Amino acid sequence: MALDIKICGLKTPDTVDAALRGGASHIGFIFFPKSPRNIDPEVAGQLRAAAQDRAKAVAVTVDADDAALDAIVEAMRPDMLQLHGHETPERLAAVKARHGLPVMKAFSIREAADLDAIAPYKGIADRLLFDAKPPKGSELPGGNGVAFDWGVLAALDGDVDYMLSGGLNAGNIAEALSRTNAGGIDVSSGVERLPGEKDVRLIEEFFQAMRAAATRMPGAA
Ligand SMILES: O=C(O)c1ccccc1NCC(=O)[C@H](O)[C@H](O)COP(=O)(O)O
Repeated sequence: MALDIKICGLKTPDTVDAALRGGASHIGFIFFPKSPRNIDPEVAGQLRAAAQDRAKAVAVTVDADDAALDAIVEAMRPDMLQLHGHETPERLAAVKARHGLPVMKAFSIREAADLDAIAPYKGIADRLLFDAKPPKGSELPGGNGVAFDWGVLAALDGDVDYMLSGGLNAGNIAEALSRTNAGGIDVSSGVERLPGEKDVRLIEEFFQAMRAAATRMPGAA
């Protein structure tokens, strides 16, 4: 199965283009005012429209209410919603029913016990995303550029499909892929020159590192 690659927190046409050229399967847009990656839904709509169908557009929200989600969906027309707060399984089901879109649920992971949180979402979440817990004092539930101990994922059942995120970059992606069974990976800070400022060269270097890592993976031609 081909690995999904999500470049998250995009804000500009040149960095969306770099993500698409590199081969991103997903492009993510952040709707969280405290984030340096926060974007206006109309602008995200223009960027996603320019990307056409070359990648799935993901709207990332944090405990958003119906009115906020309605406005984002209306303006941006995402292919998927990523819920990155404390949304319950019931809330996920309600969001899916209201918008008719697949939903990815993010989970903060530090230790194997944190994986217990995923069970109630089985059959409801269309995809799981495993991220690091925010460092002390951070106001962001994601996009903190910190990794967690990937070894804890060994406790997962083999059939759990997930996206791996948290502190990934060109320097550690090979190790991340070799130590996990991630079906997808998600990167944000690792392709930024400053918080919230994606860098075309860093995006290109990330994809180069991905390709190099993929050729070293078992089963690669
Ligand atoms: O990126 C943000 O600013 C953000 C803010 C609020 C909720 C979620 C956020 N990001 C979600 C993502 O999917 C990030 O790509 C993920 O957390 C990985 O980020 P990083 O560790 O910076 O690569």
